[in-house]
Amino acid sequence: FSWKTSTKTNKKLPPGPKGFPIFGCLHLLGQFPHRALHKLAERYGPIMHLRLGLTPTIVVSSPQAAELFLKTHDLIFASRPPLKAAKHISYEQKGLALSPYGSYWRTIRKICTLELLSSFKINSFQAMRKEELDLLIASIKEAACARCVVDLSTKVSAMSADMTCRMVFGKKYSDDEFDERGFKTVIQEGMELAAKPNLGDYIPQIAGLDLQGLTKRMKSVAKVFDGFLEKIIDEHVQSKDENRTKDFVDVMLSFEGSEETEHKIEREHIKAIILDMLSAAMDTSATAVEWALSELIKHPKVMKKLQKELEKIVGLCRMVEESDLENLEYLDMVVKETLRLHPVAPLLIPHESTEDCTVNGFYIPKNSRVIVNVWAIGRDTESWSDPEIFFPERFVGSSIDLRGHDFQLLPFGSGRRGCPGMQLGLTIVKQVIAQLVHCFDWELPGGMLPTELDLTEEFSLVTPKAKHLLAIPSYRLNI
Ligand code: HEM
Repeated sequence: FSWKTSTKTNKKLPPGPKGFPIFGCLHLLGQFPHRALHKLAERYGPIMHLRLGLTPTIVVSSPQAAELFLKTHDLIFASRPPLKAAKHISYEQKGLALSPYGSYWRTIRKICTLELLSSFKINSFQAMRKEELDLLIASIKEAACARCVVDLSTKVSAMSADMTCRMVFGKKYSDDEFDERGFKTVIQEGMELAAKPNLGDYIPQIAGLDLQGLTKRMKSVAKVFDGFLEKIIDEHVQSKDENRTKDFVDVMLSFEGSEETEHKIEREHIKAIILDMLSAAMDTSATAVEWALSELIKHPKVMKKLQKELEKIVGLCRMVEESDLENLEYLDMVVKETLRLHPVAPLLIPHESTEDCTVNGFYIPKNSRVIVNVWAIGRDTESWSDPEIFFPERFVGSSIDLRGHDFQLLPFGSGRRGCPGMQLGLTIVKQVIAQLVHCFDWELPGGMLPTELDLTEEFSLVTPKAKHLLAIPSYRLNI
């Protein structure tokens, strides 16, 4: 194994805990790997080496180190490991997010960036986003009239699922059209299976035994997805309506069998990419909104200040429009601060090195897994004062933004593998937060004080609040 070779030839690996034979440091990850790795990095440093099973793993935990891996040596670290989830759920790594670096990935990344996630395409769905958000606001308005408690986590997540389905498939699907378990449940099960540490990924020699039963479950979920995607693609192929806005399935189908791309795009590739778009868009935006609202409810002064900004820019006689977003500076700060403290993907998606290299004097063997702990980076004491405090004003007069150029704030990653859906994600997140805060005042149920709101998280591919956010709305507009 490469870690053995490196000790033999005296190449200096980054420091890190030693771990047990075979299992390495898997036992150290615990329930919250981003927190456990943050603690370890405080001891071993911002570039740390540990073995997870038999896999050499590098953990990156400071802005300077992140810049080395995601900018200076980006090309070497732009691949993805061959995870079992990518094999079983993502059609043998044919999706964008989990495919290894190479010409296939470059081909589909270009298609996705230019054809699915361009500003033009995003704008073409603006009216649809408004319809879905209006439906959410109307249902919360009813709850406000009745002074009912609203499960904001569930409502925002359902709205995000509907928006995503309409953008990707062209229509919403009711739960029972998908599987008896329901649409969201099956998608979530897929995400959960992809996020669960799979022993077979770390100790490939025992993968066939499927000791945790994950492969069996992944195959079963993949079968449900496949049946559903086949049905949708067939519906699109048969559809005669030429005038509707082209959804993601239509766009991808226009590439099927085409000789124009470097790689021929077949049905399997289309299904993998569509599934990726669905899972990448659905829970990310909803989780970011859930965290922002939780922090706003926990910090009533910040909430008031944001409402004041909205009153000034939008006024109380109309709802927020997407075109208002560029004028809402404090909202921008609230979103940055939320994603600093609660990055939706705290460890990004794992990267993998494609050749041996030296970073900062440390030897990094080929095929190392690279984990960038953006959760820890958002708490880096050299970059952020009082990092645990939610304080959007820290961004006043600061040029730090979220787009991956400022390595102390990387909720969308950076470099070749950075999130291609950032513009869409930020538009949805900002618009939904703005509308919910502009239209309603929020109060916690059962006389709970804002300081008592529990912000414990649940670790998965995206990391939401462990307990749903429940709150009582009261309507505040004059329309
Ligand atoms: C608030 C919303 C979002 C957040 C916080 C977010 C965050 C991220 C992060 C952290 C990564 C991994 C970067 C890395 O591994 O270095 C990623 C990758 C990705 N995101 Fe997003 N994302 C969001 C919304 C979206 C949306 C709306 C889409 C598309 C519809 C999308 C599509 C993707 C894809 C396809 C990748 C994989 C890119 C690749 O491997 O080449 N994301 N995102």
